Amino acid sequence: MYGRVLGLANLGLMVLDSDQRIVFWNQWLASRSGMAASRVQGLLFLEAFPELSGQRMEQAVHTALANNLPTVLPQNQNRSPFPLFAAGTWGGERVEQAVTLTPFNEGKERFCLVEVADVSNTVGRERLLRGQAEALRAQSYVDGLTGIANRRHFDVALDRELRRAHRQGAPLSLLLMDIDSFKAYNDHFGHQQGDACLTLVAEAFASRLQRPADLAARYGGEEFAAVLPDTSAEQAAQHAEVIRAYVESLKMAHAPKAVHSHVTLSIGVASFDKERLNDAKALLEAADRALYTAKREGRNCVIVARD
Ligand SMILES: Nc1nc2c(ncn2[C@@H]2O[C@H](COP(=O)(O)OP(=O)(O)OP(=O)(O)O)[C@@H](O)[C@H]2O)c(=O)[nH]1
Repeated sequence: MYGRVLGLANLGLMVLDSDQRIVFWNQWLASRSGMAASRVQGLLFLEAFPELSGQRMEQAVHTALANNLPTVLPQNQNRSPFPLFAAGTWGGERVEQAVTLTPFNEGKERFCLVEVADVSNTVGRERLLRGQAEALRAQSYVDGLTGIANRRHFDVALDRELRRAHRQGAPLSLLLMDIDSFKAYNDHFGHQQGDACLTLVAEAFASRLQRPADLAARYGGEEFAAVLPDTSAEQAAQHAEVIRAYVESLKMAHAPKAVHSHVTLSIGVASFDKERLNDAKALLEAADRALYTAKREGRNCVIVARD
């Protein structure tokens, strides 16, 4: 009866004796390896599986038998250690395997039970889910850390508003802002608190933009950006000043090595003009140059790009 049950088990079962000879091999293993029990019984483990010589599996078998230590082999190191294939095929891809080794004593002799489970379905599902999650993230318009719009969303909004500005001749401005001395912040408080600081600044700056068409985005790293439709350079400079002053007023402690004792922003402003700053690249470059000037002039200030 036990023999029948072991033959019906939906799991590979192999028993090795203390010399590492195969003394039991169930039907599940036979049908997935193409090797009947009569062919492998009596063989040394490494005679049956020479490719496992020097591998983690060989070491685990040795440890189980010599030290009586059970082992669960981590899936990430060797997903398919045994040449096992979908039942009856004996070709194509090996099945993904989870392997457990359990030593046991029978009389004076030590044995090791090797259990092999086919986890191909679980691994396949995991891969599918991971792929779907990655695809969703790539399609997403939200920055994972701060919760405001991401760069992709910003690019789409800027492109849409630029086309509108061309069509209607409406003003359009762009803000690029960067947290001052943020490297010093990370170095002093650690990356995790750096992330928390980025989130606070993002919330603070997004909360100052009130029109539904305004878009606050994380442009990358510690840089933020905003698209302000129907907004002239003068109005944009005022908005930028409100944002700058608001972040300063939060009085978030900065690192001792930072230029200012509290967390501050430098902001570059650029505005659409039909002749010169009439595409995304030119506008972004102008805002970036203005931001660079703001950094050079001592940080915690707003600079508007001029001709
Ligand atoms: N915590 C955290 N830090 C980031 C992230 N992205 C970028 N940074 C850090 O932001 C810092 C930016 O440093 P720099 O570009 O050298 O400039 P800075 O120290 O801010 O100096 P200035 O811009 O000249 O005032 C780097 O240390 C980056 O590692 C992020 O997502 N989280």
